[in-house]
Amino acid sequence: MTTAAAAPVLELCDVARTYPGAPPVHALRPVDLTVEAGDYLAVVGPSGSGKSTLLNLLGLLDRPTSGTFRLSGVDVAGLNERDRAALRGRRVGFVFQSFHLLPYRTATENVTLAQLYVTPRSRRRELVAEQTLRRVGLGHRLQALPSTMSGGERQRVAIARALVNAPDILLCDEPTGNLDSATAQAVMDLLEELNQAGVTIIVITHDHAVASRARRRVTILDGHLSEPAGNVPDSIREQAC
Ligand SMILES: Nc1ncnc2c1ncn2[C@@H]1O[C@H](COP(=O)(O)OP(=O)(O)OP(=O)(O)O)[C@@H](O)[C@H]1O
Repeated sequence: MTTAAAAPVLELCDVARTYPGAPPVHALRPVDLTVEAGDYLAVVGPSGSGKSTLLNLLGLLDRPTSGTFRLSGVDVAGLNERDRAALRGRRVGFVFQSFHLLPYRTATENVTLAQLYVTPRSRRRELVAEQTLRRVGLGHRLQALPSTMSGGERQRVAIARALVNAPDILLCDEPTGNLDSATAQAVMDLLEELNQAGVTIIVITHDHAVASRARRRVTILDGHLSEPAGNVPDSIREQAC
């Protein structure tokens, strides 16, 4: 999918999220973050540090309390729920720790269902689903049900489902959390390969081994996001928020 001319994929300027209550919870302190096309970024932090809060904002599942968030050049604050859902469906692919596959649907059907609102012709949907499953190494399991697949295969189906609409960004939430270490390595290899082919990836994790595979790493602690200065690409450092 093409993005607005050379706009970063994600731009957060002073974005914060506070949950109301007595006292309120400052889950995400004002943060600036720019992610460009082709980046591979890990957000690493312990339990309760604000990772899910950030993920929900990045994936348009929640709204910031303050600040500006642009996805592919679009300021999302002005969008209604329907437009946000449409933007999310086309621009963001989600990969979760527990796969979230439909158990009574084949691998191909699980991927096809993600295309319903994006690709109108059903034959086309199936072809693209199969092509995407081959891309993640599952050409031999197209008709398999999730219950007959290994954890690593299930996560590959989930990755294919996330990729099938050619999103601008792949948002991965603890993608190896349910996998043994060898399978986790293989899934991380796949993410790396996809990134080398141009897919923009954000991985949110508490696991430093997973984070170490990314080219850029930011740390989140008590809602504060920080990135070593030398880690930020020059092109991003030059852009003022
Ligand atoms: N809906 C909510 N209302 C109030 N407080 C919340 C809400 N959701 C999260 N929090 C609080 O915000 C802070 C950050 O939570 P968040 O779920 O983002 O952390 P996390 O890093 O994803 O944790 P984990 O790794 O355990 O999932 C925590 O103090 C949490 O208790």
